[in-house]
Amino acid sequence: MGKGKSKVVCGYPLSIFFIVVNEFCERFSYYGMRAVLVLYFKYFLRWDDDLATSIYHTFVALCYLTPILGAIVADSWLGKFKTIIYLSIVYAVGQVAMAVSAIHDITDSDRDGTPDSMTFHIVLSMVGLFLIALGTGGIKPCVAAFGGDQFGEHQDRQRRTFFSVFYLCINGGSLLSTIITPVLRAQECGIYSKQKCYSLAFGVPAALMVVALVVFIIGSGMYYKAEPQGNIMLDVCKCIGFAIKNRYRHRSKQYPKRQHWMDWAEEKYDKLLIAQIKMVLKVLFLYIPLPMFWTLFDQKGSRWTLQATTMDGNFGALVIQPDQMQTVNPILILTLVPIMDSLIYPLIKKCGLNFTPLKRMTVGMLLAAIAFVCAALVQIQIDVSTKQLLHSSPYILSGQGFIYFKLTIKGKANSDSTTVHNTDKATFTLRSGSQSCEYSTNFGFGSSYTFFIHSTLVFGSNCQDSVTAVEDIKPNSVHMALQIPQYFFITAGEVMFSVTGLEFSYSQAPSNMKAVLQAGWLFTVAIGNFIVLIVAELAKIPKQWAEYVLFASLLVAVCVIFSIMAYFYTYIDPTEIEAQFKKKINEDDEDDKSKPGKAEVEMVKRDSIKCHDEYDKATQTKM
Ligand SMILES: CC(C)[C@H](NC(=O)[C@H](C)N)C(=O)O
Repeated sequence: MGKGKSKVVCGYPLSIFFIVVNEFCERFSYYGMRAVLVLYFKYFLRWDDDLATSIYHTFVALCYLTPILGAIVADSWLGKFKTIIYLSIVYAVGQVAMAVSAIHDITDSDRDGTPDSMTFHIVLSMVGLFLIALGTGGIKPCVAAFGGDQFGEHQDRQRRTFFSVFYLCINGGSLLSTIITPVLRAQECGIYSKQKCYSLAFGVPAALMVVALVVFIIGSGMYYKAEPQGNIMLDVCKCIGFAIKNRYRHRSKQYPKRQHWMDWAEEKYDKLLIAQIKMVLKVLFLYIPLPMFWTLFDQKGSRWTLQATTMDGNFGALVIQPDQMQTVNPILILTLVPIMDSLIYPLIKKCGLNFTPLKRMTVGMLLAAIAFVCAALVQIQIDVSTKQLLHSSPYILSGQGFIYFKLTIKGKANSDSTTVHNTDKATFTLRSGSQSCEYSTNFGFGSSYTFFIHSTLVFGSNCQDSVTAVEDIKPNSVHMALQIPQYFFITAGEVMFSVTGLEFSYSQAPSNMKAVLQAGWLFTVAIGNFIVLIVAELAKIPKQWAEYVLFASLLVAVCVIFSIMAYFYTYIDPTEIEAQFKKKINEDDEDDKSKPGKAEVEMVKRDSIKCHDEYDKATQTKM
């Protein structure tokens, strides 16, 4: 049985249907907006690449810092349900602000197609992004934990499946939106003049966020809504502070040692709270090496995409743009999660191996390191095949009776007058006054040519013989399909690391700090992103393949440390520990009433021993 008033369908509370649909729509909204954000900065707000990239990464990092705020509000004040509702409204307003900020007609009073007051658009979009970061980050730890709350104590298996389905929804939303919003952006729209339709590309994610909110509200009557339990974060901080102070005051040898430094808070704080803090600290300690995984993982959107720009994206009927390669990740997630859950994990179990969550996460890290080794191998191949500059055509041929123009064949989505975006035959028209002729040729992906037009050119219907094409940069010969192995390994790593970590964070958290631990988990993503920024700035390694190898080695080193930490970790059942503590405290209360006047110091000692026993009994399984 689930915990809410919800009907149970196939062993699952019906209420979780609304939660996973909400997550799907919300992730569609988030990833859809994010997919076109850099292009919006660059082409609409007219920012340069560096500014666009910095603001983009700052926004992403902020999205993973705000979960802490959302978790505090949920766990200590509003509860998860209300926090999700209120912050979703903030989120939807932010998305609408983004869509409005992208309507060029609003400030285009001279109707020339460009906004007249860029300040208006910049301010509105920055306000929009701030609200989105607050909303998406704020609700993120609450939605996952709220979903977990819907399951009863004996529904561990169903809860695990829920977290897998939840992850599928994240990736389903991400996949669809990253395909759809770039298409919407490429449309032309406007009232007075037609421009690239960023407002539509932001408008659809805004609509999806409204749908997410409505779906969540519809499920309202069915949810189990755990009550917030006071300002838990403040209590936690005060309790830790008191334990440290008390330990310091009693540092002399005449005072007997206590089992755990947090036990020094026993004189003042509830033993249940102390036990809960111990549980959280144990998990948070384990999180310390985790950001390194995200450092590698999040380079899909930066380094790997840049790598793809130097590769051949011609898949026959389909020409793939470098940024579109990122959709391989959610596609693989949608395939791998069910395979892992229904085939690989049960098979490992059948072989008698205890593939615990922390072991899975360790393997996930190793897979990510392998992905970077693959990326390095691909990079070496690119470097070998590269594009030596054959010659500098203008230098060699200048002054010999030619005029020339340069043409670069790019794999990027931007456009200038001499850039061709595919590898098809292109036809140019050469004009002089009313006379013209046509020249056609085939191009390779990523190549660069200089065309020399003979000064003896005679205009006619065809000027094929009067133009000489010289290949300055060879076409990309390493195919983008070679990136698939690295995407495969990083995604398999993600399934083992991230899906497992999400569930682990929930299952090991005390009941009143579930959202706080989810936020702690997401905080590792934010730190991972900051490491990317720092390393990109500091370690200016000239060879890209060497940088990939460096990251892979760092992750392997971190992985070894993590596996040692994980070996000493003992799994707990927070519900059981809490129940035992509550029972013991009740018994002691009864005891106190019947034996008044007992020395307080003795009681503290006795309680402490009992509570340690309970805690030890409940924490037995190792890595
Ligand atoms: C940040 C998380 C790992 C997660 N992202 C993904 O699942 C990507 C799309 N594969 C998310 O919660 O957005």
